[in-house]
Amino acid sequence: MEIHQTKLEGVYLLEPNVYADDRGYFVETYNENVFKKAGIKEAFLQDNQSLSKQAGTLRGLHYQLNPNSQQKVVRCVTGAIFDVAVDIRQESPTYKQWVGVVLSEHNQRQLLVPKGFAHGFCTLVDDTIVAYKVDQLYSPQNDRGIRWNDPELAIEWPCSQPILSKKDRAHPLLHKAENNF
Ligand SMILES: Cc1cn([C@H]2C[C@H](O)[C@@H](COP(=O)(O)OP(=O)(O)O[C@H]3O[C@@H](C)C(=O)[C@@H](O)[C@H]3O)O2)c(=O)[nH]c1=O
Repeated sequence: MEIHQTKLEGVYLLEPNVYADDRGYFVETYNENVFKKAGIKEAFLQDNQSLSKQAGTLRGLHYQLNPNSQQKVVRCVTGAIFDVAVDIRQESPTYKQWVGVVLSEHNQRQLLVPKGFAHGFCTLVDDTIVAYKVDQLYSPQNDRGIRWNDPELAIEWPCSQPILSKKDRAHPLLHKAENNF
């Protein structure tokens, strides 16, 4: 697995070795030693998976407050997503900047989203399954969101009228969001 720094410090693009043969493929999706060598030392406590039936489904932008702030490693099992990490730490030199990458069943790439970043994705094909590891447990009382199309962030989503949950339609803009993480 190769681990590349993106333009935002702490956000990594992971490129696993994919061993393809006549049967299909084999890939290590997580290896503790490789992560530790890259400086990612936190233990992952929870694995999540979601299915989005329609292309153009957008989930985000999500984060959790302390003490449940989460680092996430996101990958696409089936289908494809445009995956986004946004720096929402007010004291950061890259505050409000975002990184967007395509993660797909074909490229097997993963995105590491550190604490202090909001995360979201838009599905690019029908029946997309996303799986991700998190290093803190889900905490409904600390679960927060930011509006996906906040003009201050100007994220270039590949979908203009996405399918959203009721919750995701109601998130505040960044300047009104809580930022204890
Ligand atoms: C995130 C989460 C949700 N749930 C429950 C709460 C709710 O009833 C149901 C659906 O939750 P949501 O609508 O928040 O699911 P979803 O919109 O898929 O939320 C996810 O979006 C992506 C972008 C992330 O980054 C994730 O961390 C997570 O926030 O699942 C858990 O039980 N555990 C969890 O860890």
